[in-house]
Amino acid sequence: RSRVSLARCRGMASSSSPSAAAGASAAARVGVVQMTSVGDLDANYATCSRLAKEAASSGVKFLCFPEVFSFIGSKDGESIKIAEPLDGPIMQRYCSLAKESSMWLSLGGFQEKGPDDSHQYNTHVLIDDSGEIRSSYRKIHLFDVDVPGNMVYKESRFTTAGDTVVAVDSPFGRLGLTVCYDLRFPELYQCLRFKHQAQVLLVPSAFTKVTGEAHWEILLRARAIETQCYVIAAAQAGKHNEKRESYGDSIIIDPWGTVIARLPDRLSTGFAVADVDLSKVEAVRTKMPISEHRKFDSVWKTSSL
Ligand SMILES: O=C(O)CNC(=O)[C@H](CS)NC(=O)CCC(=O)C(=O)O
Repeated sequence: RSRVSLARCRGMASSSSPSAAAGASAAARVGVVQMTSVGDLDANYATCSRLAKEAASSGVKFLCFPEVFSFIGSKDGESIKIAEPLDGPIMQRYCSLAKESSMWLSLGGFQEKGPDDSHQYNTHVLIDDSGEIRSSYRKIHLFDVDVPGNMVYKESRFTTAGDTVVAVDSPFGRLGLTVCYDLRFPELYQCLRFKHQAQVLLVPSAFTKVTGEAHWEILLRARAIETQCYVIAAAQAGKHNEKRESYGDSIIIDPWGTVIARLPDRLSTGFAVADVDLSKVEAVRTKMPISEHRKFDSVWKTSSL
């Protein structure tokens, strides 16, 4: 299902072999979830748990959930009340789920207890297959946006932004952790690729219907192409409550920019799978060595106003 055709690159003037780079592991099966979270921690956990078990039995080793997987409030400030530290009972349950299903989990957009009682962090948590939290990333770019169609979001009202870029090694390559609106800031992804050597970019999201229809796929494919990384983007989909609806289309993209798995917007709950093969990352990068062609730093410094 997910074999990218190297023949596509072969037409280009280059002599080096596209075969696997030294050390790259065999392909690993990954899954991307789509779901419609609601304002009920137990109901969302039940959905996540069911999907994790199904995915595990179809050979998935790494399952990626969307932003606000565990809870989505219907009223302002509701999520502040359920926010917890990463060692609290909500995350503990998901750690157990990872261990029971022997799978790594990417849990994007957890309401982590913030620096004071009126703020949370929007945190992407990575759990390994023994149930240990390996890494966490606090969303840097907050969604303070007036969406066409009269929806006004002000994420910064209850959320404190993170300030640290996070990449972490895993059996599925070096993962770059991001969340949702971060997707619109390519400099974060450039930093993940060229400074932190990411090979797989994770973008758990709850995009709005309007902005998702207009921008979602093209932004994700652009990030994959310009970083030569796999991109795994789990999406919330459908109506969460009377006021809020998300744009589905959970997607996995290979480092050539080809969509290798996806779930349509109309499908509210499920997962799609693909094989992440790190030798493909190396093959694309060898054929088109953009890391050697970058001139940004010097051009930026010398450019005049
Ligand atoms: O507030 C919550 O419940 C969780 N956070 C979110 O859903 C966030 C902030 S409101 N949503 C986005 O970043 C959408 C971005 C988007 O749609 C775009 O960039 O177009």
